[in-house]
Amino acid sequence: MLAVEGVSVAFGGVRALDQVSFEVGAGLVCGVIGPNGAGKTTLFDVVSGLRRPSEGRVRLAGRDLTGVSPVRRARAGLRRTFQRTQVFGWLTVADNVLAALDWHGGGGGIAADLAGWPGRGRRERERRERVTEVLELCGLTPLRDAYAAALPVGRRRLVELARALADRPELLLLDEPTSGLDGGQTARLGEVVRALDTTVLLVEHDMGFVMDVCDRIIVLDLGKVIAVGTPADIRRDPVVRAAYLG
Ligand SMILES: Nc1ncnc2c1ncn2[C@@H]1O[C@H](COP(=O)(O)OP(=O)(O)OP(=O)(O)O)[C@@H](O)[C@H]1O
Repeated sequence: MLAVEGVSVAFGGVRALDQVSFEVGAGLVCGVIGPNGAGKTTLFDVVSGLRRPSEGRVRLAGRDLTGVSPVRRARAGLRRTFQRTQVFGWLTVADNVLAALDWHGGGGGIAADLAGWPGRGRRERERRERVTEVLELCGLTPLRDAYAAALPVGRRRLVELARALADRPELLLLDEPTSGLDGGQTARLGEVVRALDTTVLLVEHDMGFVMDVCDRIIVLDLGKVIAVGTPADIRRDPVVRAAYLG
């Protein structure tokens, strides 16, 4: 599904990423961890297209995305959430998700509206059904008519997740999804992420969350991959312990 192949990024003399390679299989949740300055954010920026690597390639479902802009990556099925939640506070939860879907447009523009173009009603119904489905998936059904601005940060994070999932992305990138959340909110988010069948790559400092939610973990240190494995593998890896404990 996602393949990162020999990716390097240098900032002056600092090699933020040094020949980083790994793959994430379809439907798996993969966490990227590592000490401060390990290169996690840089890796995320390379995968989402905000930064072009000096060497190496990024492929999604076999397609080479290395030189492709973030917008065109989004069209190829890649979605990213940010540390600061990005939801429309003045819209309801349901309308937030609907707005994420509306990007496809109803087709035909104003002329089609006037002519009542066949198929338009059906597509509108399908969109609303998808909203209901995604809200259910994210545990937001009881809040569908609430204004997003009125929600606590944990719920807003779920609304953002719902927006990112609306179009059935191929790959979802979650940047520090638990930042600002309390224990209960983190646990709820973990349940939702675990239940997804979407391929997920996440960067996260909360080790408990990573161990709980991820199928695979990649450990970076000083721009290099020092370990890849299941949470159990990573927990007992002596190299990882050494990197974290100094
Ligand atoms: N724009 C930049 N210009 C110069 N150096 C940078 C830049 N961005 C990152 N770096 C350096 O690259 C290295 C990797 O940084 P990066 O932010 O990717 O690490 P990180 O693992 O995300 O760290 P943290 O956990 O602190 O967010 C660090 O040494 C950092 O100082």
